[in-house]
Formats: sequence, C-alpha cells, structure tokens
Amino acid sequence: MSEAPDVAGNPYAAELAAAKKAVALAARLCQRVQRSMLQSDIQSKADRTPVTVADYGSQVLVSLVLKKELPSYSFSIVAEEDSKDLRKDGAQEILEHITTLVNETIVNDGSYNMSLSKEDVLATIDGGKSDGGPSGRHWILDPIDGTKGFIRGDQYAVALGLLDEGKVVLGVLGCPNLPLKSTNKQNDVSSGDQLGSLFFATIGCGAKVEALEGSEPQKISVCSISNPVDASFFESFEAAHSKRDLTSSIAEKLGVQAPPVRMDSQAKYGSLARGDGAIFVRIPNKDYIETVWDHAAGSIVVTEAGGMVKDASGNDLDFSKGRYLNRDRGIIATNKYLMPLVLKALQEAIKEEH
Ligand SMILES: Nc1ncnc2c1ncn2[C@@H]1O[C@H](COP(=O)(O)O)[C@@H](OP(=O)(O)O)[C@H]1O
Ligand SMILES: [Mg+2]
Ligand SMILES: [Mg+2]
Ligand SMILES: [Mg+2]
Repeated sequence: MSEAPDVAGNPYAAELAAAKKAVALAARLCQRVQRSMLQSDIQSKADRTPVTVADYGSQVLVSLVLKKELPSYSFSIVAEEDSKDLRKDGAQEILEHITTLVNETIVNDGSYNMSLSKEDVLATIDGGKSDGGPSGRHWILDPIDGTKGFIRGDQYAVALGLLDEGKVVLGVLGCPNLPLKSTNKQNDVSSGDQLGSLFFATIGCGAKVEALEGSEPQKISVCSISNPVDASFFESFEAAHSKRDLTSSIAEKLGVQAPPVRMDSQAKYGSLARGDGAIFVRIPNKDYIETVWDHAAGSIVVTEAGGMVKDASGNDLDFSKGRYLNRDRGIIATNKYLMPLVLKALQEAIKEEH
C-alpha cells in the first residue's frame, strides 16, 4: 500500500509514505515487547535482553519496509544497532526470539509475503553500518530511542530521518506511549484519550501528527510564547543524559516558573513541535558525543513546525559528518522568540560551570 502525497509538490512524498509505514510497523513490534515485559514483570530485574530484542527487531523491520517500498533506491542506512553481540556464543536464543518477533509482525500486518531466517536478520541489522556523510541519500535510524524509558514502561520513540546531500529532509517519529491529545489547546487535534502519536515532516512542507494507528493528519506548530516566564522546559528523564544543574540555572536566569517536564527520547521534540512545552535543553557531560540518530528526525519535526534547533554556539546541527553529530556541546530546541534568550542563558550557565 503506498499513500498519495499529502502535500502537493512534496518531492519526498514516496519516501515519506515508506518511512511512515516502516516506523508504524516497527512501533507495533516494540509495543508488543513492551507489553509482555511489563506483564511478566521483567522490568524490575531487567537485563538488556528484552530491550535488545525490540531494538534489533525494530531495526530489521524499518530496513525491510524501506527496501520493499522503495526498490529502486540505492539503499544506505545509518542505524544504531549492529549484530556483533548476536553472533556471540549463547546468543542463539535471543536471535531466535528476534526472528520470530519480526516474522510474526510481518504476518500480522499482511502487507508482505515473506519470512526471514536468522541469517537474514543478522544481515539486515548489519545493513545499518553506513557512515552517512555529506553526499547522496542516507536513512538515519534510532530503532528505539529512549531505551531506558522503554524498559520502565514510559516514553520512547522509533525515530527515522532521511539525509539528502548532507541535510535532513524528512523525519518520522513514532511515539507509542505519547497521547495524541496535545496539552496545548491551540494544537489539540484529538478529543479522546488515544495513545500513540506519529509525527512527520518533510523539508519545506511543514510538520504534522496523526494517530500511530492511523488518522487524518493535522498540521502542528510550536508555541508562540515569547516571555520565558510563561514557558516550560523539557529535559531528559535520565539524570545522567543532561546536566540538570545547568538546566535549572538556565531556567532561573530566564525566570521560568514551571518545573521541568522530564521525558525520555525524541518524544520531547514531538511534544515541543505541537506546543506542549516551549523549551527543550540538553547538555550532556563534557566527554559525551551525540549521535545523529538521536536528533535527526526530532530536529526536522521541530524546525518544520516553525521552531529552531541549535547547538550551544547558536549553529544549526550538522548531520553530514558521519555517525556522530559534529557540534558544540549542548542542544536547544525552542521557538524563534525564545531562542536568543535561551542561547544567551545557556552560554552564561556553561561559562559559570565548575
Ligand atoms: N551519558 C549520556 N549522556 C547523554 N546522552 C546519553 C548518555 N547515555 C546515553 N545517551 C543517549 O540518550 C538517548 C536517550 O535520550 P533521552 O535522554 O532524551 O531519553 C539514548 O538513546 P538510546 O535510548 O537510543 O540509546 C542515548 O543515545
Ligand atoms: Mg537514541
Ligand atoms: Mg536507540
Ligand atoms: Mg542505545
């Protein structure tokens, strides 16, 4: 099934339809694994196994769907996971589990008549080894972003972007645990309590959201707050991922009153893009280098919703340097009114850091 372009003249309409289908299918596998993890109470004594199963399964499904839907493409994908651990002694059972999950998800969906062997699964995972870079087209995939949130039963995202000649031109964010209903009344597209939001954007065509299970897409935009006193902050749920003392120092400098909203994954970018909150700040430890798949999809959803995403120097994020994001430490996403103020506060906070 291929969708008609939803925006007249969208040069990436075919890629967008394929990417949405890929993310939605992968999200279904993740939902199934997350539900069974919770039921059997693996959550409290989790080793990495069930997470790894869903991460790998999602990566396989996204790659498969993209290849099936865009057969004439020269296929390149920069994806987080590789098969090294699955090829080790003792990993047979996990590999078997992933293969079963992938095949069952394909059968339940009914779009494709195929069945993968364990070797196919390994080879498909390793297809994600591309280095991306400044020329040609490369998909960028985080099969589960917010793995820790996923284990906890909280937020996570399947995040897929497309890089074309060094620029992110398309992004799809599947957020299975994020309500479709926005907390911002102006952007409220749903009256019910439906769970699961699919955000998507292509360059120059705006950002939209629809139900993960499918619904009429709705255009979204970032909030128009210009006074930081009225703004709210998003930050990582995991304290180790972003320095909270710096975020609170920035909030204080700006006079932000509301406590920070802590959320895992690029669901933060999606929420910000529809105006659920005004500012997302991420300042990892000094020695941490960001990867492209943690920001590609989320950043284009925000910029196409009228927002801005910058590094600590006020530069755009550069996704053309390979698997890592070549950037000054710190990422800010917010609207055009607040960006200069947040940038200044962040630079001051980093200077004062000891
Ligand atoms: N010490 C650290 N500092 C900053 N980011 C980290 C980190 N350890 C892991 N991460 C990244 O933070 C991502 C989750 O982002 P968030 O903090 O917004 O939930 C993880 O994505 P994965 O879950 O895909 O591995 C991982 O890439
Ligand atoms: Mg990630
Ligand atoms: Mg991940
Ligand atoms: Mg990871």
